[in-house]
Amino acid sequence: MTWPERFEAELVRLGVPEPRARRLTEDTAAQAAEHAADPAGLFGPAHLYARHLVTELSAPVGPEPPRFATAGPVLLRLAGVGKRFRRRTVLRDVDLTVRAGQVAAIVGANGCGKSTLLRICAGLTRPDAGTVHRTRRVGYVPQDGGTAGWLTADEHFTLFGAAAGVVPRRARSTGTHLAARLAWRPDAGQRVQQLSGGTRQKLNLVLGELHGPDLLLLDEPYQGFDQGTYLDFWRQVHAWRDAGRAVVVVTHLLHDLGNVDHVLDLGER
Ligand SMILES: Nc1ncnc2c1ncn2[C@@H]1O[C@H](COP(=O)(O)OP(=O)(O)OP(=O)(O)O)[C@@H](O)[C@H]1O
Repeated sequence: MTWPERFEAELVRLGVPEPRARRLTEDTAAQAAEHAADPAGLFGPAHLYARHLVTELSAPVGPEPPRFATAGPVLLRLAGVGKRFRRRTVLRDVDLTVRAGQVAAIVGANGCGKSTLLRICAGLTRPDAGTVHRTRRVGYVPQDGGTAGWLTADEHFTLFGAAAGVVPRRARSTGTHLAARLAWRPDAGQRVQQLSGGTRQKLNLVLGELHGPDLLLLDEPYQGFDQGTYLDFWRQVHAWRDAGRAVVVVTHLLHDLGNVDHVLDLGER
């Protein structure tokens, strides 16, 4: 059996539907060809890489991936959170609990403190009151991104992967697969400053997920997305949820709210 045949057979054995397993195998072969490497050298043993992909990409393990019937463990809990900037109180007595397998939206008027609250969730801003408990593996996607214009997407995968202890080849292959889920195929020679705003936003999303976090914190993550990518984005959020992850999305789009389990409305400014 060749490496691609073993890889595809293992994906199918793990429950990935055959057409999807075939597409993943073709994608993987194309990546190996792009790197002028044989797949075994680039990805390691076929069965292990197939298992890694199924886990990392939350690939469906059956035709109907199960929704978490009952809520899983708490991955984020805020109690009585408050925040002031100088004399101005931005957040007062905010409670939020998000469990594995749930999606929460944070909504409210411009300037009411949505991004501040998400930064508190991520541990980047310290609250003045209340408590925050979060799982250790957190992926945070800021509104304005955290990318460097002079680096390529692949270099970002390597850099962010290294920060999370992922070896470069694995980081690049995971990044490429996650990008494909948003219908994006990164161009090896293209710097981030040459990408469109929507594509840069796809990169931000991929970087937030690269290390396989349990909790994803997304600050208006779809800016610049066209309609198709916007739908791909929500499909991806639901795949994370169905794989038992928790997602918190800051949004101002009311029609997003049909896609979520909880809405935290911070109200007027
Ligand atoms: N580091 C900071 N220092 C001082 N004020 C700040 C700081 N960060 C945010 N603010 C203020 O806190 C308020 C809330 O800001 P935040 O960005 O959290 O609001 P938001 O609800 O996300 O807004 P938008 O919908 O416009 O994105 C704003 O008035 C903002 O100017």
